[in-house]
Amino acid sequence: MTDITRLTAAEIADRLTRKEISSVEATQAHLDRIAAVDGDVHAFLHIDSEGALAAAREVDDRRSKGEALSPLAGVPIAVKDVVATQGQPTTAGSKILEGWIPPYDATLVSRLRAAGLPILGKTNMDEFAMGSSTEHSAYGPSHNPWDLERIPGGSGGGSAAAVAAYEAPLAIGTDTGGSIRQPAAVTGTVGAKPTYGGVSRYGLIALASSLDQAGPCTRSVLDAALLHEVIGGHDPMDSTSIDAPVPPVIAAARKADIKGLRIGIVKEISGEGFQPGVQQRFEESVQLLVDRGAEVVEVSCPTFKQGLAAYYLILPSEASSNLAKFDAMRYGLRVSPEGVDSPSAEQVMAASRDAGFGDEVKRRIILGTYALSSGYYDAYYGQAQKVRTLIARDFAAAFEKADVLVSPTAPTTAFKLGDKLDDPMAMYLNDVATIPANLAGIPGLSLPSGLADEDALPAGFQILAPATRDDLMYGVGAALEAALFEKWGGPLTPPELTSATAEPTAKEALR
Ligand SMILES: NC(=O)C[C@H](N)C(=O)O
Repeated sequence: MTDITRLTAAEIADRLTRKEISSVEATQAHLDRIAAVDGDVHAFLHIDSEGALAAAREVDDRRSKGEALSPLAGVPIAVKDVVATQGQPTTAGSKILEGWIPPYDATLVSRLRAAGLPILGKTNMDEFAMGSSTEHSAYGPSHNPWDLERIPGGSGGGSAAAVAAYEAPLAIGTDTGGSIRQPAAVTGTVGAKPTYGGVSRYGLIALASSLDQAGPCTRSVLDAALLHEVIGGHDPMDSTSIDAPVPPVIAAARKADIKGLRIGIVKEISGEGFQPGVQQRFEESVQLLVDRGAEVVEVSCPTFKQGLAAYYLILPSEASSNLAKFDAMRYGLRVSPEGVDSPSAEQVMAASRDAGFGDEVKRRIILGTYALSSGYYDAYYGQAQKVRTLIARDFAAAFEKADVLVSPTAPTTAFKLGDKLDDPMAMYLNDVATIPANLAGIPGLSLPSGLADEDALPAGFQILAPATRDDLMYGVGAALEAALFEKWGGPLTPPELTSATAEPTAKEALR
């Protein structure tokens, strides 16, 4: 008997359509896997066995009645805990939202439910999506299935780890500066950030509204395209949502045609500063694309060098404003200041925010309020916005010379838990190659390029495409994946998680 958890979402969907397995079986198999390994991986913050199985029963029922179903109907999925799920806890990895049960679903969650994807639970993340390792989660870090002593990336490390550990065939992530792509890179999985506005942000707990974008975390490029199609498309509830059909991502992934396509290597985000093994796998992957008929050009985007600095002014500015709503008055944690008899509202707010936010969140709120304060606004925030425009111009010029741009996704493979925790700059540098796409609003995809020689850990390959041409990145990604699978004789597989020592720490969701 095949182990259902080892199949891709497309393979599970196929077997469901042919009625070889039921959604209840597929869902139960993944719940069993979570029970067996999540004590070690800690990918989940909440598990909803009952809700997932109920959704699975419903879709099996509809299938048995011969109803027309969505292509992924019955395939279970995990959702990052920054996305609102009605009746299920949603904490964004923060203590300040502990116990909050949203009264509504995010649009993308409604779409998952309508398409019949059972939701297994909510995945761990850095608090409010600030970080590159999940170590800033208020509920403890997730662990990389390739080596449990290493980080699974962040902020969506839980989603990536769940997919890499076969706890879920699909997961939802969000990417503000790399939080889908960098975790994908370090866990040997696939992650796609759609064009800004391609997937509705309604119901995402906002980090930086002009940068946030939700997208798929999977183990194959085709699976990512299939999920993209389910969650993408216009939503009147999000004023920045693109009012146009979803680009033909599935067709592009199936065709995987790159003959004559111009692939641009961005000088500023490869080579120097990248781990040699990561760089080497990147270069070999480019060669594979050339062997399959693509052309390579080198492009230069000089302002990318200022990308990280601009991001760390724009993001904190927006975050400080978005996070102002966590004031202990409407929802979440409320703490009374110690030793004050009848505290004012302001004193309660201050005490609650002090107790409810972690250090990284506080750091960014302080940075953001400073950058926006009168007298400094033009010098910092205004200047960063100008850099953002220049980055968009660099991209526009590069896309004149190349159809897609490529780079390693992250500078290194997974580092050890604790290694960068006390050094914010070192943590921020993980996103040096992914941030420019968020600043310009263009789509990006990461897929595994192999294991680095130094440590035998996964390295990521990033593909960037012009806005609304998400199909191009899926086409190139699928072509490279096919070439790599041919070379390796199949996908990369992490070592077996045999110990299963700990019970899952995630609580069954309160119902
Ligand atoms: N949400 C993201 O994309 C996070 C990015 N790693 C940051 O710390 O801002």
